[in-house]
Amino acid sequence: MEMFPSPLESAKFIAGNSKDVSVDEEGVRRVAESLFDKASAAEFGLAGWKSLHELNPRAASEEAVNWVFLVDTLNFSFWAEQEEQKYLVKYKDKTYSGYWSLCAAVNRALDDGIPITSASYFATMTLDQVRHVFRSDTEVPIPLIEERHQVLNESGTVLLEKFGGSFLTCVKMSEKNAQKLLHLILENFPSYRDEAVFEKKKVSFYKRAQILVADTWSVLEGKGDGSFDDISTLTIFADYRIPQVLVHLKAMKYSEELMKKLREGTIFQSGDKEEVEIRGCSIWCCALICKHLLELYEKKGQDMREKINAVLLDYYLWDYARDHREEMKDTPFHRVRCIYY
Ligand SMILES: Nc1nc2c(c(CN[C@H]3C=C[C@H](O)[C@@H]3O)cn2[C@@H]2O[C@H](COP(=O)(O)O)[C@@H](O)[C@H]2O)c(=O)[nH]1
Repeated sequence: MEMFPSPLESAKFIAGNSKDVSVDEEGVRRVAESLFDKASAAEFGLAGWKSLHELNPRAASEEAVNWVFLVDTLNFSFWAEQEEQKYLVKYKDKTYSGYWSLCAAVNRALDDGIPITSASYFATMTLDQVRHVFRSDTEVPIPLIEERHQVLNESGTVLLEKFGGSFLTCVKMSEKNAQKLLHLILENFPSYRDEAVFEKKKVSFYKRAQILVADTWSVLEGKGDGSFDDISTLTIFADYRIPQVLVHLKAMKYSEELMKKLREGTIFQSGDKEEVEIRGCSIWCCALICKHLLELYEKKGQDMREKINAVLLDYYLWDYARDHREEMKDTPFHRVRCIYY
């Protein structure tokens, strides 16, 4: 078995053998066409990571890179059992939910003088300190607090022992190659090994490892240590929002049986066949959307390979899902409690 299977090859294999989830070629084409004009707009580009999101760091410094590492180490499982009772964090007179509540809690801690992005701090944080930093402004605590404590201590210890306490050291070791950085992350940080077995084959998604590479590229604005020449080899990040938006946009379809389970709020386990099919088909579906988009531009004589890749498509679709919550409420997302996404 391959040490670290490729998420793209895994996705192709899963999509080719999936029973309850299918990629809709016509739907893929329609989504690509609908994105055609947007893809050349400014907010589709790398700059949107900072210009569209006030909680993301403004700087491209070592401190900003370590902010990204901390956040992506904890970038999982924000969904609430009941939509009306969820973890929320107030920061600078705004209330944040989901992924943004994590960022708000981190920025709140930094403002309070807690060095939460320093490996020397989070390597030895106690559970009570983690509870304090990520305290909720509702009755509902952040999900998986014990697991967050464990991955913080583990990742901080590795960062101290192998990379001098700074993720920028790891980035420099990748020599501006995204795949090399991805493999450094997988080799050294166990909590990022987001894998499964499907039809007796080891498959991977590496959602947090790939988004860590992507967010590092973004916070460094694609320059200097972050000028990855192979950023387009990353796939989208198979979380629980991208599948939801792909089904909503009719680029992906669920069987009646699976849709029924999702509507009932079934909680799946990491590695369940349905979960693997949903995540694998999402990655494959977005690879096809990217391919169609590039072909549409090519027909117009435009080479958009610098402007269109799975990372930027992912960011766009994820932000779309965030901005169209109401319209998407009848399309269920799959529920798994895990540290991978
Ligand atoms: N595929 C994908 N999944 C992403 C992100 C992000 C945050 N990235 C943003 C930050 C800067 C960039 O500009 C991005 O806009 C979080 N997640 C995942 O979503 C879920 C949370 O969702 P909700 O409950 O609605 O907040 C959870 O699994 C979390 O891990 C992304 O970008 N892509």
